[in-house]
Amino acid sequence: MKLAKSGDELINLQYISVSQLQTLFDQGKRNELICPACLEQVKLYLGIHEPPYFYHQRTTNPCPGATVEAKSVPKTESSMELNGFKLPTSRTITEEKVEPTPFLKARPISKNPAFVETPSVPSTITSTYLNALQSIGIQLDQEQLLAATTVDGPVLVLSGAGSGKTRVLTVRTAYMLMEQQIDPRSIMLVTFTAKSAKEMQQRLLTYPNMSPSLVSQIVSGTFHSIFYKILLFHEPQKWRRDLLLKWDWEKEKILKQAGRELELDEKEFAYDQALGQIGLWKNSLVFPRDVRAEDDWEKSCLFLYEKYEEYKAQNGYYDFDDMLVGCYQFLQNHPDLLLKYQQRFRYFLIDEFQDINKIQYELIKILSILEKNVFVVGDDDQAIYSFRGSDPQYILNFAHDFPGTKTIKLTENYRSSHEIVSTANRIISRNQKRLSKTMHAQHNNGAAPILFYPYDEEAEATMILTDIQEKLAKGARPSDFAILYRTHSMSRAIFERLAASNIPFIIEKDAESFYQRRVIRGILAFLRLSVNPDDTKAAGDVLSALFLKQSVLQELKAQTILQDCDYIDAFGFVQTKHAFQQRKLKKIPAQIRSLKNLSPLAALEIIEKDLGYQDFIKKRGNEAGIEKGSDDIRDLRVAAKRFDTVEALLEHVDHMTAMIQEVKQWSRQDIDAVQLTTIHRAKGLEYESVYLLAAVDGSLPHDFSLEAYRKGELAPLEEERRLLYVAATRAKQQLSISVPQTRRGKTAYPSRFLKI
Ligand SMILES: Nc1ncnc2c1ncn2[C@@H]1O[C@H](COP(=O)(O)OP(=O)(O)OP(=O)(O)O)[C@@H](O)[C@H]1O
Repeated sequence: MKLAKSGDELINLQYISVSQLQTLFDQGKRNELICPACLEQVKLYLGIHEPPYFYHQRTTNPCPGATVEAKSVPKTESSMELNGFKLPTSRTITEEKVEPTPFLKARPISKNPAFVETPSVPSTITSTYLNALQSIGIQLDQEQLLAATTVDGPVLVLSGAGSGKTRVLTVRTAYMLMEQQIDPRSIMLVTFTAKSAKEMQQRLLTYPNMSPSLVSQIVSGTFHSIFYKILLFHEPQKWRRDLLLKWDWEKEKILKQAGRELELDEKEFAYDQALGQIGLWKNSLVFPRDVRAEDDWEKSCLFLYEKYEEYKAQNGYYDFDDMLVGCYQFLQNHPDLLLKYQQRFRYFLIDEFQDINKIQYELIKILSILEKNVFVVGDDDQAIYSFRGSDPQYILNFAHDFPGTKTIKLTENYRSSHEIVSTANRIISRNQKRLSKTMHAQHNNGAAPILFYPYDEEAEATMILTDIQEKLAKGARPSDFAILYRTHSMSRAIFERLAASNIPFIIEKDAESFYQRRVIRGILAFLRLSVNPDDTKAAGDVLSALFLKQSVLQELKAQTILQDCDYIDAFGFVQTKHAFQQRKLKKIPAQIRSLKNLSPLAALEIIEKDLGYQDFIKKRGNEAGIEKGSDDIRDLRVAAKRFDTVEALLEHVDHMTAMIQEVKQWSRQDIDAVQLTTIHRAKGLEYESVYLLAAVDGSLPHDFSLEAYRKGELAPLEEERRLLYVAATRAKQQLSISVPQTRRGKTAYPSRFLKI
């Protein structure tokens, strides 16, 4: 049904602009829409696979109005008869001056080559143990078998997504132990996360005749855990656990202390980004003396790096990065011990090799020098951690650095349907720097990936939620679904939609609430102060945005007592040496006070323009991270659109901030839940159905990579394409890619990666 009434207005979806759908959807949820024929409440359907329509909640006695053809209702008439129903059409909300933007139907990705069935060739296995594995359902194809049984010498396994590298690693380990009787203590098995090391051990224990004592003797874990154990064994005092700087806040505290010497403002300088930069240098074995700082930002980071290292050395502290660098230096300084380890570790098995960084590579190189039995598995198309110092060059150059390397390609994809695999192949084939391989799907049970076109982030979230609800009703489980995004802040709308539903969902443990982001907290502080003029915290939080020092808070407090006024009026009494600032301060009370009576959007505009928040964001200058403050504010405007009052918005913000803590608790439990995650964190995982948010230029590829591309740098853009490839290949059966028509309030353009 295309017709509904909202108050006196007749709404005809035929003429409605796509931008109004979310508002109508919300009105339907608030029971504000009625059927013009039977006057019962109706709601708006806003999903992926069908264009929007109104529907009655009741299922019996269908309303005859549902059959009224929307086309037959003209745009402007005061009243008309249809099928015996009198429809008041006094005014439709479709009377727009400009032509309404129509709803775009979802479409499947077309032109994938037809599926050619090539059943994986059953391998001729001569190993008794592998035969036993096969008999319990753990088959290997020819290439997997070769990878599992080529034990000596350097081996590079280039494995496409979903091609069974985890299976190969575990079977190979079992083969080495059981068939070749290799001493487990001589095997080092390195995984990307502690979780995958554990999973591999558990999987091994399900294999025939595998004893826990044998498995536990393998040296397995992440690079950090393995090399930390070595340090702890030789220098237990120096590497005591209580000396580890575990948390970012601890490290940032040290940086902030050092930053005072440079007069870096605590609230303005991006210390978290500086910490990332220091880690990047360290993992690339670039010490302070090696840094050639190129701009002010790098100069500040270098200064902090020196001070940070000094502080740790003086106080005996160390951080995670020191574990690897420390172990490398320790082994270099103790050639006798290095030789012992070289003699002990005779076999190296390294997973996710595409994401290895310099220090990790060097450690493996020095330890494997005697026998070079180094088995690495990776997919250069899934290298997505360059911001942590990982470099796909190591996988690209492996055969060169380890002469005699046998290269094995695993290209059969056992995870995803043919349409998904073909789409992913077509996407990644556009990358120039890659070792060529084309995946081939083993099955064809799944539809073509879908592109759908919501108006904005809000409608995107609604459409996904509707789709999940439909599939759950048909028997799917919450854990069948993952919603993937480029950066955390993009998850705001879908988080809010899921939080308001009864669908269980989980989010990564380090996800922060969108409203807790520095820039957002700063702008919301103005709104909070407006609503509660006695809010000391809010008064303190607006100071830096007004270019006032934190010490002004004391003066404000004093003025509230002396003048018997609230914090808002106290701004008018603050004395500064600059006439222009004094004039500005005099205007502040009226401006802040006005905010609470405005719509949230109008209030935000006053804060940005009249109260100078826009200037503040710009002057904050080095927005070294990939997310910019100005983008956060555009995101906030999209969120604020749904609220009529500032108070309602703040109430929502507080609710959502509390909610994220609660959801993080759920995430610790093993529950059947929809997964919200960044693409980075989804690596190695698989789901029946995957939704990818905002496949538009600026988001994926991210703006920073487009900027780099304009300056002639291709690598960041290619890494973004790999992210899309990783996202697409997480899906087993269904892949739904959202291409919103607007993003952050501006027209958005489909991701250039989708032009395949
Ligand atoms: N020879 C095989 N026959 C049948 N199924 C297989 C075979 N090899 C692997 N699989 C299945 O294929 C799926 C993907 O395997 P796995 O997770 O090991 O892939 P992967 O290469 O680690 O993927 P990615 O790199 O994309 O994370 C798993 O469900 C696994 O059980």
